[in-house]
Amino acid sequence: MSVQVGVIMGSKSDWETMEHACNVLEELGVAYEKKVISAHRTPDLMFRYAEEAAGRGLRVIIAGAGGAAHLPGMVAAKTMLPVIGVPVQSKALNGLDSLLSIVQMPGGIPVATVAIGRAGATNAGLLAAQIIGAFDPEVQSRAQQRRDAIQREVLESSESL
Ligand SMILES: Nc1c(C(=O)O)ncn1[C@@H]1O[C@H](COP(=O)(O)O)[C@@H](O)[C@H]1O
Repeated sequence: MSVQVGVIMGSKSDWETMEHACNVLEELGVAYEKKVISAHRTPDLMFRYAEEAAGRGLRVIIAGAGGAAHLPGMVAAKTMLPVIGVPVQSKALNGLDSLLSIVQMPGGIPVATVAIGRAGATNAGLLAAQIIGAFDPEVQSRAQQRRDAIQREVLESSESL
């Protein structure tokens, strides 16, 4: 199966957040790759990655970064693929800096921003799978089953009160 989703992060230290996006993609059978790429520290690599992503067959990019989190926006500026931004929880400002850096894109260059931290990374994986699933009934059906399971859990938790 060819790689459909690129999961990139500004530093290896983001992995404990970004692994949650990868876990969901794995669970839903969506082929992905994972890489450390930084707009600040490896700008040429970041440009090359963004420019070549569509040509390599990727359909969606998930980009996570913390602090001055410019990676998602800069990648979005260099590709027509949908980019999902994950604000990693920073130590100094609890991820508010990451969130605002990612969410406040200028008009014309969208980044689909999810919540700060692990829950956001999980949702980024789900959103990427749902985008793929819009064109792939098998992925869509697996995403639907996952959602059905969540609904069952809520109903059971209510009954067990
Ligand atoms: N925000 C960015 C970018 C970028 O946006 O290009 N590159 C690295 N970083 C972030 O710096 C934080 C600290 O990184 P280190 O732990 O390596 O010092 C990480 O959360 C990373 O995403």
